[in-house]
Amino acid sequence: MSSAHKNLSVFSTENLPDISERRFALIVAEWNAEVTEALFEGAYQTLLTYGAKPEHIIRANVPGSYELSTGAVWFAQRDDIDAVICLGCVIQGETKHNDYINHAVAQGLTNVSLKTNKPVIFGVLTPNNQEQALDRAGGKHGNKGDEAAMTAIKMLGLFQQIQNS
Ligand SMILES: Nc1c(NC[C@H](O)[C@H](O)[C@H](O)CO)[nH]c(=O)[nH]c1=O
Ligand SMILES: CC(=O)[C@@H](O)COP(=O)(O)O
Repeated sequence: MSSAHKNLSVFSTENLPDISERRFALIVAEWNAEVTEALFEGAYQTLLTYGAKPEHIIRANVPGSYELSTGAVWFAQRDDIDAVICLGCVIQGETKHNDYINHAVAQGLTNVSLKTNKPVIFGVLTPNNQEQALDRAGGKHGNKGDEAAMTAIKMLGLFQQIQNS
């Protein structure tokens, strides 16, 4: 289902875990900063809205989305980080460069999550143009940052549920 038919900022909030003592790393790609800053604001505010403490949220920048995987593993292997949320925007250019970045980041973040046994969230927009990006960074289709933060919260809840079962 495309974002045009499922708003990125609309999700169920039932049975969420207590995240008041959970610690989050928010890694933000500097490319397309107008978009990634909006993603960060969405993710940050969503974490606060659902119970995270500001002092438990660390933000770090990386040059581009390709570097998100490296930044993610540096944080995810820390004992004082429970989840990593990676935010970027890779806009289609004239060449296939965006395809290589997108596939590398998607696979890289999956690998980091499996290696560290922690939620590592793919909050990366892969639009065809700037308009599609802005539509998903607080525009008509919601905010991918909201979705990424809520995904991290729900994955922490699932992990806790499994550990306690
Ligand atoms: N074109 C975009 C990039 N390109 C930069 C790469 O992510 C990377 O930093 C570079 O190839 C050096 O390793 N990054 C984005 O996040 N968004 C783009 O649209
Ligand atoms: C995703 C990119 O790196 C892209 O913006 C680069 O543009 P181009 O493919 O025109 O070189």
